[in-house]
Amino acid sequence: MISLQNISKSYQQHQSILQAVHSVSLNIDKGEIHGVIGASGAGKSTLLRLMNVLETPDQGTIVVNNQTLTTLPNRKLREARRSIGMIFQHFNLVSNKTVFDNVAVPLELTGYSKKAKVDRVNECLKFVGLEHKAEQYPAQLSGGQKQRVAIARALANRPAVLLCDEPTSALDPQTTAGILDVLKTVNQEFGVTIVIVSHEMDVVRSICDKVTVMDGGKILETVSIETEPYMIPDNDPKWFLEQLTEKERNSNA
Ligand SMILES: Nc1ncnc2c1ncn2[C@@H]1O[C@H](COP(=O)(O)OP(=O)(O)OP(=O)(O)O)[C@@H](O)[C@H]1O
Repeated sequence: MISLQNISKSYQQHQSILQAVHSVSLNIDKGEIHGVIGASGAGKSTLLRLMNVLETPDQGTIVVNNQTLTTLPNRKLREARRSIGMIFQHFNLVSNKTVFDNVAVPLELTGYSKKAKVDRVNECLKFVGLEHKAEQYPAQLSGGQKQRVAIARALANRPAVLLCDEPTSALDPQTTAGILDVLKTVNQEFGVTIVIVSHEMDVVRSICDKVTVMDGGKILETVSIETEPYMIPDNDPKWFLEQLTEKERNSNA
């Protein structure tokens, strides 16, 4: 479903070049919930933003949902991105639009009739349990409700993939659990492939099938959570990195 082949991304920082992602290859299967963890600055968010080419790679090939995004012309890339939803730590809702209008944003410039648009927005709001908030504004909602609206907006175009950048980092544990339930349902009910960048081990443990560990712009390892649940015993991503010997790091990098 998602295939990254030999992807690199660097940024100009002051006088030097910073290699944020370095020769990364990664395959994520259809229907998987895939976590990405690692220390701050490891390149997790950059990797996620490369998956929908919000960041253009310096080199390499990105294939999502059978489309090679790295070779598509701009118009085709915009179309392809409709099948890739994204949610963020700080929700990124439009503050002067109502909840209904926020969810309707991705449906603009698509072939939806007015009635089909209204139906689809209501359906998505119902799915996240917020149809009664349709006429409110983001400032009137709790953090968890804002993230539910962001999920509804991301689902509006029936995406095949949902990219989540620290989706619960701004939320308390109880609200986090509710959001993870919604994401699990999105995965199970609609078969959406989900990639979650998180520094919270509980998130990875409770929802992910596999987890990729990043360090210094490289992938250290990708492990299956099902088969090795004991590998992440506490709430500290550094723990995982410390378990790998220097030799293992080099051979995996
Ligand atoms: N737009 C940018 N311009 C310049 N440097 C950037 C840009 N985006 C990311 N970087 C740099 O690339 C490196 C990787 O950043 P990235 O945000 O991907 O890491 P991260 O693992 O997601 O970290 P965090 O957990 O702190 O969000 C960092 O050193 C960061 O400063």
